[in-house]
Amino acid sequence: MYTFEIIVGTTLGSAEYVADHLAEKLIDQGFKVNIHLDPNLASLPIDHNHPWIICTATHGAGDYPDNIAPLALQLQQTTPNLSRVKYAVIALGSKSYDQFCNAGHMIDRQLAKLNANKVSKTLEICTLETPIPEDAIDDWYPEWANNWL
Ligand SMILES: Cc1cc2nc3c(=O)[nH]c(=O)nc-3n(C[C@H](O)[C@H](O)[C@H](O)COP(=O)(O)O)c2cc1C
Repeated sequence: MYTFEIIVGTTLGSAEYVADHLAEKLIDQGFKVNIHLDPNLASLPIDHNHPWIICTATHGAGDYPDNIAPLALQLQQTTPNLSRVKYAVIALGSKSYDQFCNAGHMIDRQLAKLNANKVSKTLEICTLETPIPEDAIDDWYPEWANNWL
């Protein structure tokens, strides 16, 4: 049975609400969940049974939120072998910006480069189109869970 490691990148809180909403659904299905609001490589298991779900907003001009930037830097500097890690990406952003959901796409590329295994297509949530981003999780979760869990 999986224990999910949900890694949150947020400045204003929306990505945390999305992570909490997803965690409730996973827990309802009997999984364990750890939510990382201050994500750090040392506290993230590198293990088949601990899939990582990166749930991150984009800030600045296509940048990482401050709380997840240190993890991205650690990954870049220490280049761990993540071949035992399964992961999914949930990217929040707004299509009013040029670099839509760029932080989610950057971490996705970084994890793939470190041999982590992506289990599903990135879910992009545009907060202009979906003002309550948790609603996007309600739409996405059943098929995602059905295909993968
Ligand atoms: C100052 C600022 C810069 C932003 N820059 C981007 C961006 O470059 N690309 C993007 O897709 N969204 C951008 N956004 C939109 C946020 O990613 C979006 O509102 C997200 O839901 C915020 O999530 P959070 O509440 O978890 O921080 C920006 C928002 C703000 C306030």
